[in-house]
Amino acid sequence: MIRHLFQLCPQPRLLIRLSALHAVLAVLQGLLLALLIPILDAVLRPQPDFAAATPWLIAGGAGLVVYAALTAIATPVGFAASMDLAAQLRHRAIDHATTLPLGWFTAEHKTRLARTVTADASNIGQLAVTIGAPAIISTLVPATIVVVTFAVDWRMALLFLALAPIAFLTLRRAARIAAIADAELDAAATEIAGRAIELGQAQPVLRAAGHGTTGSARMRAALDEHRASYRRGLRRSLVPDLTYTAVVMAGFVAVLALGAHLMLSGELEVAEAVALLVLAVRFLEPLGGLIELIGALRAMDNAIVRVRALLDTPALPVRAQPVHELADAAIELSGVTYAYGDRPALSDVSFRCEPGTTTALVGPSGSGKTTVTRLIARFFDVGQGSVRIGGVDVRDVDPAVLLEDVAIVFQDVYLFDDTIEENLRLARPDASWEELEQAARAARLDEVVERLPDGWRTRVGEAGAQLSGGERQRVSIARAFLKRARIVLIDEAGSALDPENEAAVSEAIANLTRDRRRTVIVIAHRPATLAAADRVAALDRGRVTETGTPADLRRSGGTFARLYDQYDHARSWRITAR
Ligand SMILES: Nc1ncnc2c1ncn2[C@@H]1O[C@H](COP(=O)(O)OP(=O)(O)OP(=O)(O)O)[C@@H](O)[C@H]1O
Repeated sequence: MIRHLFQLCPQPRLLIRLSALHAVLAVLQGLLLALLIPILDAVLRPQPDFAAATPWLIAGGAGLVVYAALTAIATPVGFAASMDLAAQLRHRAIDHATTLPLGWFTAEHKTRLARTVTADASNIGQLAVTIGAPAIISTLVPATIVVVTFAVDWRMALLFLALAPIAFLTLRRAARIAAIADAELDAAATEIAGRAIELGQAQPVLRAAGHGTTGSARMRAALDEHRASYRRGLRRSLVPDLTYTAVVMAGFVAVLALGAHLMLSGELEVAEAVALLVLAVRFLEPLGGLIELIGALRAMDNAIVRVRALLDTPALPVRAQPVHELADAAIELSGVTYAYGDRPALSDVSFRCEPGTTTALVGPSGSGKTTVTRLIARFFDVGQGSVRIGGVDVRDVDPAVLLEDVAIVFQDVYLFDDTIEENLRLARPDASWEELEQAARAARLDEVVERLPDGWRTRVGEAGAQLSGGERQRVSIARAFLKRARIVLIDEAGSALDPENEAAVSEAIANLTRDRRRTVIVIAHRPATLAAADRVAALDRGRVTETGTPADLRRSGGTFARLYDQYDHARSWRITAR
């Protein structure tokens, strides 16, 4: 565990200094106790010899001063080490998370990441200090006392030595059970965190279903499981904990019995017997305390394992000499196959999109449209085949260059709770006002900004809640303009937009392709977008079934024609229903 802790910590300077300080303190404590032997020997005689005791008392006093000084130093070092360790772990976890494939960020992994960065990092930082220090003392003080005891009476020293492995074995069993209990408790706590996020996000659905105030059954089940794991842990650890305490107590009885025997048989002086008794107490007391530390030590060990699991997750592979410039924005998929685990999503998908064109992806739900866009943006890598941009396999492109050249307009656009200006500047922080306004005009965001009470300085609310879905999409398209991304991947809103937003978003998409260097792929749901596309790729169950111009495909009467009629029918139904 100690090795793992040091491996996790790239700069363990403070941790090493702290551990060394506590090791010195532990040995010093043992040596100070050893001074009792000559002092008691000089004082507990029929004729006390204070002169003989004086040098030892002076040495003891000096030792206590050093001990106090080192303890005073250890406190701020411990605090700094705890904060430093937690900060280093957070940075490592976050830095590593930014290198992971975007496909890794599932709801479960996001909750795990949040817990690693918050709970695990601070627990490791705190426990390494609050538990690490007593753990060092609880092992080094008894070890020093064993050495010292050999100087007084070898039989007592051997008894101490014999007790240590028995205590260690029973402690190990208690530790194993504590580790299992902690892992179960942490899994239950992570489940609660996940359910809490879900509960917040799913409030509209829950309320619509009449569960707004009572909360979800899944949350209650998670809370029940957490309580049950806690009880299970307590029940399981009862016997091993009691066994360990019994071993320590039995050790104490054995020490008393041996001390009494040696004294009664005249083999030990009273002073030596008293000194040994004090040493025995200081030998057994920290051992007894270990049982209380072990649960926390195992909790720290489990937290270390979780942080390591995150850090060991393979990053998106980057070539040693990646391509830094893409000749153009032509996109070509050749024989692309992809599966989520063992669930196939795409099989042998091939099509090409030329710069300056818009390609509409159509197909029934689950046909693989989103997966195609994810692979182009390299959220994850293809199983077989290749995705090429400007003739270069995306796996060979510098990820930063890819991020710069690709803009994604999601169906559900996430905006930060900040001004509309800052939300746009995210795409290019150093953009001038003129560029900002130009991007807004092209995305038809300018008319939204004009309507807002504080114009560009209007805050959009949490996740952009103060803007409608269509308005949020316009912000996202404006970001793509501002970023000067040559590839724009759009997941058009599937749900109904009001006519004004629908027309605005369609015009914004059309504006994107005015730049002949830009390639646009849109997962289309509206007949207007389908009709305006230069080309269409129709997907069904992960395969491309048709490609061609919208007019040709409508005439051919295949999947596209059927879907087009469905969308058109749904639209006219919506209009009539209004
Ligand atoms: N993260 C994921 N993990 C596992 N399976 C997934 C994941 N995302 C998509 N799938 C599965 O892959 C297949 C293709 O999904 P994809 O989202 O690409 O389809 P789609 O055509 O975009 O669907 P929709 O129009 O409903 O958004 C589906 O069977 C889907 O269930």
